[in-house]
Amino acid sequence: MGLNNQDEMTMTDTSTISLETLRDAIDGVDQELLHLLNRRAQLSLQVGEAKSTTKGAIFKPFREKAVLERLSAHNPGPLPQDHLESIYREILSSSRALQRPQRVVYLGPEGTFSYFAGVHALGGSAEFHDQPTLEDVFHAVSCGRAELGIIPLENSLQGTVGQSLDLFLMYEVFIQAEVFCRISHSLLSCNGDKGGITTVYSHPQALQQCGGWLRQHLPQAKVVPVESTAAAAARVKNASEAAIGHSALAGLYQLQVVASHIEDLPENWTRFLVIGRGAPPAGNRDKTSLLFSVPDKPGALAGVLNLLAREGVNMRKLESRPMRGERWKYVFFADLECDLGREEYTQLLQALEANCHSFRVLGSYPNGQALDMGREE
Ligand SMILES: O=C(O)C(=O)C[C@]1(C(=O)O)C=C[C@@H](O)C=C1
Repeated sequence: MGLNNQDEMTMTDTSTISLETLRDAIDGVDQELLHLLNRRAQLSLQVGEAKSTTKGAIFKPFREKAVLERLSAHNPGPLPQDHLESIYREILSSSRALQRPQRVVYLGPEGTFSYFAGVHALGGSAEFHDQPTLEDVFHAVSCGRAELGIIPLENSLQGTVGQSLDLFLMYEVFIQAEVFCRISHSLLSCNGDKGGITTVYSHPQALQQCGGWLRQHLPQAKVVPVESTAAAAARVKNASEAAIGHSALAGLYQLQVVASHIEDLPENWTRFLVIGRGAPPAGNRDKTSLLFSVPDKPGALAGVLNLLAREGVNMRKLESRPMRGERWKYVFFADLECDLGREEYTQLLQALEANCHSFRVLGSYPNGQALDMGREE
């Protein structure tokens, strides 16, 4: 029995249809998908040509968010929402790479949580290049050696990554997008066997986050802090050694997972930022991040906060950092719930600039997706 367009979606009694017929139907759908994917790729190339005349950025996170939201709203199922998102993550990744290869830098080596956050956020068609330090990531983006960079900004258990804020003060880069990743740790070894493990390597934070599990399951093991979870995996050479990190390190370093989800507190989220060289143009973005300092006088900070309050702008984060090279002076990092580049905020922007000692908009961008890096893929 053959399947035509009308009945292919309404097959209720699949028991009467042979496997061969169903596979023929899938082949037909795949053929259509192939045609449509190529049509989409062709259109994307045309968009890329239009962008090349204006030398505009290829990555348009706000447009991508709109594409995903529209599709999610119209998804009749049975395709689950997270599958749709994974498929489109790769379609959009391919689309960007077709327009122009996207060189993305992150704090390496390959297999750090920054690396996996980058792959989750930008898909597998981007070219990922590891950097030895976070400063190298900022430097590569600011001088144009890389189109985009991935940096960790804050962790729900450990707080802000102070170095990332400091580097925003030193380098002219802008936030393009954010992504929230749930961090989950696995214990990895050469043979997947817990017995015989006497040494466990990992980044100090990961070791701390898995302290309870280690005390309970490997109380005798020596715990050795190293520079990153990926460096820990690279060190494991025999059955007496193990590393703690992302479960996918197993594939990258030819290891096996001994135990997964070994963190003591499951609600462990890191907010990563995608940074680029240009400031995203004003639009309808959800958030704006700022760096500012205020004059040394009573009420200076209150004055800034009042300006925002008067305009009904909600502040989602406010953090102070010591100003490098200036003793007991501070700079503030703030997240606002608005697109400060919009015309309606012109006066507010001017008033903020006038009330601050220094003032810099780090970028306006869409609210980030929450990605569960602990989910088995
Ligand atoms: O709309 C654009 O600007 C595109 O380049 C197209 C497209 C897409 O494939 O849908 C690709 C990359 C951008 O990040 C956003 C969307």
